[in-house]
Amino acid sequence: MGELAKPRLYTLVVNEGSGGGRSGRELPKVARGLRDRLPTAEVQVITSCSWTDAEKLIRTAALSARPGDAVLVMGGDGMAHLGLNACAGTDATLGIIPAGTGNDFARGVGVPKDLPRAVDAICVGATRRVDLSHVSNEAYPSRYVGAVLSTGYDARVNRATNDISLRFGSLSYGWIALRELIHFSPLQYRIRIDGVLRIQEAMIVAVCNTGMFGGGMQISPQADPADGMLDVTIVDPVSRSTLLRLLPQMYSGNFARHPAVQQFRAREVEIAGDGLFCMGDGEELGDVPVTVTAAPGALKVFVDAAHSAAATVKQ
Ligand SMILES: Nc1ncnc2c1ncn2[C@@H]1O[C@H](COP(=O)(O)OP(=O)(O)OP(=O)(O)O)[C@@H](O)[C@H]1O
Repeated sequence: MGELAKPRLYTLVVNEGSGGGRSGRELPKVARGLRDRLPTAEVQVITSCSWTDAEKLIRTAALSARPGDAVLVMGGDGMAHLGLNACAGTDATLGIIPAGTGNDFARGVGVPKDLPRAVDAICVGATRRVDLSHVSNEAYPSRYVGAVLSTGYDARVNRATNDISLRFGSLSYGWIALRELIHFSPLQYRIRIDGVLRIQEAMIVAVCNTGMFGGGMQISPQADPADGMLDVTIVDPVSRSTLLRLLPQMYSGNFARHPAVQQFRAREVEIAGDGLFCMGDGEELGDVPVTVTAAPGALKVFVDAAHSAAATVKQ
């Protein structure tokens, strides 16, 4: 007698602390939804106890995935970052249950914001291939970023927000942005965009695959995660008060119209400069020099079927 075909395996790795504990609170409903809607599949739910643990669990699931299996992460951009790094170049399709505070990558590729709808998208099986940014520096010789790699004022605010939220939890991004601005002056950059060298001072240099960071701030309103290209946003030196006025305009995308904001599309970007460091998908990724290369179609991800004509429904 032939071996019975194994059921599809959906491995869900959860950071229960994401989104200020929302992830843990919503987990029972999400797990029940997946099991009810995928009766012929095996749904495994694993709770991670740390970043390192989550990375190991997600990577193991992705490496052992057979075609048709899925690796699901429940949390914010940090968990999505681990998921996309584990799934890129494997047989696993990534599913994101966006239960974090930011969820910028999920939003940028077309994962529904609403948790029951995100579960629904996974169960329906609508998938899409999206690009990633391949990042290489001394700390991370080979890493993918799904949303935005930032290196300037934005990176400093991001790092400070991560540090402080660990201790106090509720201090707002706006307060930290103001505090960082008081001491901030333009940074000296050497940027090579598809081979063309620019030596300049800048407030912000961000390399984007999807267009948002910081929980919905549109650093690159035009970015398309399926165009095979990177989008680079440079904010030239401006006064502190101008930068302060520009920041809220990122929520509408209007900031990109300011004359100090330059945007480029490229396949490869190299960034160097004294004292600069990288934040990717909200996580600290070491110092520059860094090379960022477009990785077209590197990831298969579950999305809202209605979101994109590029989505294909298979089940
Ligand atoms: N069990 C855990 N699994 C994974 N990460 C954890 C865990 N406990 C704490 N962390 C920390 O949580 C952060 C990742 O959280 P995640 O991105 O999932 O949610 P968030 O921070 O609420 O949302 P966002 O990143 O979208 O703002 C990491 O910085 C990591 O160090």
